[in-house]
Amino acid sequence: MNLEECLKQIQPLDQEAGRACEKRWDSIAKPLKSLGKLESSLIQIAGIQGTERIKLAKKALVVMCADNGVVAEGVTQTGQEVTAIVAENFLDVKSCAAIMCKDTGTDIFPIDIGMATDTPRVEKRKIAYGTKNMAVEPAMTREEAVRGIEVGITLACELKEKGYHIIATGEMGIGNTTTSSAVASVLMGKPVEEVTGKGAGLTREGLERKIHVIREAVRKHQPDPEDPVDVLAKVGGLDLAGLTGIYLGGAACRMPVVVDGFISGVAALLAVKLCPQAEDYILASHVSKEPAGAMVLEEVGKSPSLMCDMCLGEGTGAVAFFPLLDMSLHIYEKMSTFSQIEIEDYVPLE
Ligand SMILES: O=C(O)c1ccc[n+]([C@@H]2O[C@H](COP(=O)([O-])O)[C@@H](O)[C@H]2O)c1
Ligand SMILES: Cc1cc2nc[nH]c2cc1C
Repeated sequence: MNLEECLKQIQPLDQEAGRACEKRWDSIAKPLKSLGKLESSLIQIAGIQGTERIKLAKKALVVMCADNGVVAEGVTQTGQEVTAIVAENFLDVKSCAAIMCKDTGTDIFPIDIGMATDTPRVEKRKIAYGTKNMAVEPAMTREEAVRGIEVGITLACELKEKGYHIIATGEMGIGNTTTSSAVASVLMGKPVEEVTGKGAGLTREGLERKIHVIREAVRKHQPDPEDPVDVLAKVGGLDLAGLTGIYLGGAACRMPVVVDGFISGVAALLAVKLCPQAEDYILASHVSKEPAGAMVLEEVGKSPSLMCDMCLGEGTGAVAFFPLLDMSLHIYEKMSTFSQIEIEDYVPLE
């Protein structure tokens, strides 16, 4: 499915399934709405899956791995070789997200959508060997940005065909908080310094340099805030493109997609700018400690369930939300109703 076809395929949620799920929650013997977002998340998932008989048994984490040419400007603490090392570690359960996936019964799919080097084992769907340095030239062409989005769309649909019920989004890419801050600044019309943080670690001087580099790149390329693909191509990255595609593809083939941290949140913002209806298929998990983490979620129209001061990426926050969803589903499926335990005088309070 190409981007254009995907955008046309995104439909509203199944309201009837959502209402049936809500009715079941309201019949369960506990104070009304007392499981808060655990209830509303399942109501949303029922609307997405088109049935109140929700399934979450098969879970996937997609980790889009890519390098960013802007790293040459000294905007990161580590070199870009770390991207490939961590990407390989996912497959050996030697990264944080991989360990969390093992714990939660989630299958992990690291994808090389744009790493600067080839690795023997990471699945290759490469659009380019890293993006260009946006301080000098646009990060990529418009065509590459669209192809990157389409990698994500295809992957989301493949996961649906393989029987997965929910997708967590993750990324690995040294320099991707620089691209994410640039995209966030343009799409939200916010000053660069308000949406830029230390990423995976920077000194104060390093942060000042990062802000300067982003400001100059935006000034030089003048991305059009009304055209998300233009913004992605000029000052974004291939991991952002791929994740944007996961959100859009997930929406098109009726899969819930969970946002992770700042970078994943910026990709969600790109997706809803391309198709506002996609918002219905997106679930928040935690809120990143990066300064713009909360801002981006708010702009997407999502409120996080977890506040853990995390800013690790890889999908760690999204996967951390899975056990809560599982617990919620167990209660929803197994818990007695008011009538079953013969409580008849309970007056639900709104
Ligand atoms: O997701 C987040 O909120 C987040 C915040 C800060 C850093 N990260 C991770 O750190 C890397 C990017 O940091 P940096 O400093 O290289 O731009 C990238 O691999 C992300 O997964 C992730
Ligand atoms: C070691 C390391 C692991 C990461 N995981 C996500 N971003 C990362 C950045 C670094 C530097």
